[in-house]
Amino acid sequence: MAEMLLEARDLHTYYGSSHILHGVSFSIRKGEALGLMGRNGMGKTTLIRSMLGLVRPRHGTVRVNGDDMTRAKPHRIALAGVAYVPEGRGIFPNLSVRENLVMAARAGVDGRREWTFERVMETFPRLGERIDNGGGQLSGGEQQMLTIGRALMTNPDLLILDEATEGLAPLMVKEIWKVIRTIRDTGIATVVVDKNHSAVTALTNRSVILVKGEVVFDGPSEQVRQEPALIRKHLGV
Ligand SMILES: Nc1ncnc2c1ncn2[C@@H]1O[C@H](COP(=O)(O)OP(=O)(O)OP(=O)(O)O)[C@@H](O)[C@H]1O
Repeated sequence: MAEMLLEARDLHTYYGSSHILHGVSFSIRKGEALGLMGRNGMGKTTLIRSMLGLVRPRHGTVRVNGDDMTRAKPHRIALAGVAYVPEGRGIFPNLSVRENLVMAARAGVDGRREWTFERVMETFPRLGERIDNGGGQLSGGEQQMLTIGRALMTNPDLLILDEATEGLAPLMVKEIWKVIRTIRDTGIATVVVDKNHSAVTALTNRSVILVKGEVVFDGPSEQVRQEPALIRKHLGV
């Protein structure tokens, strides 16, 4: 049996009376790299938030490593090995880069400690140069690196990145993609949400496309690359 890390079935999520997710099922296996795509407002962030306990789906189930987490609090899901890099980042601006990283450190679910402070420093030499600066003094790109570094310090099995390159300078965007590739290659399963479809499909094995809160495609990223009509129809502006 393939090892399912995260599995959501038939999620229906509302904000007030707005019905946002209309029966979304989503799964990711150990070590898989998955692109989650869709135009603005199609429900990508809502799907992620529904799976991480940040918003409660009205219907449906969420399992992490086979355990029912449908009503679990976000910290329980994090402790089960799921790290989240939200849109807009999440660092402590008043703490130094070092403090931001060290306070996030913990062993993975099976006791793994592959991602140490030293390894994060090797992966993000730029953060090393700013180690004693306050988080709030960093550029947008450096803050994004720090957010990803913090997520790695928890030694996750799954890393979810929501618009990690949004609003960053081109050089920084390139660096972030490089880092995501490195992370993928270490075997951490990754879910990547990004508007750059060719970068997403080049990096991932599987793609899921959402349109108006429904999954309209779930298949090989290779297929999305080879069928521009798919992109035009579901992702074109
Ligand atoms: N807190 C909220 N309250 C009410 N409506 C919301 C809230 N957050 C999102 N929405 C609405 O839910 C729908 C889905 O939003 P969501 O952020 O999940 O989309 P998305 O696919 O992630 O898009 P984007 O790329 O713009 O972030 C949108 O119509 C949005 O306006």
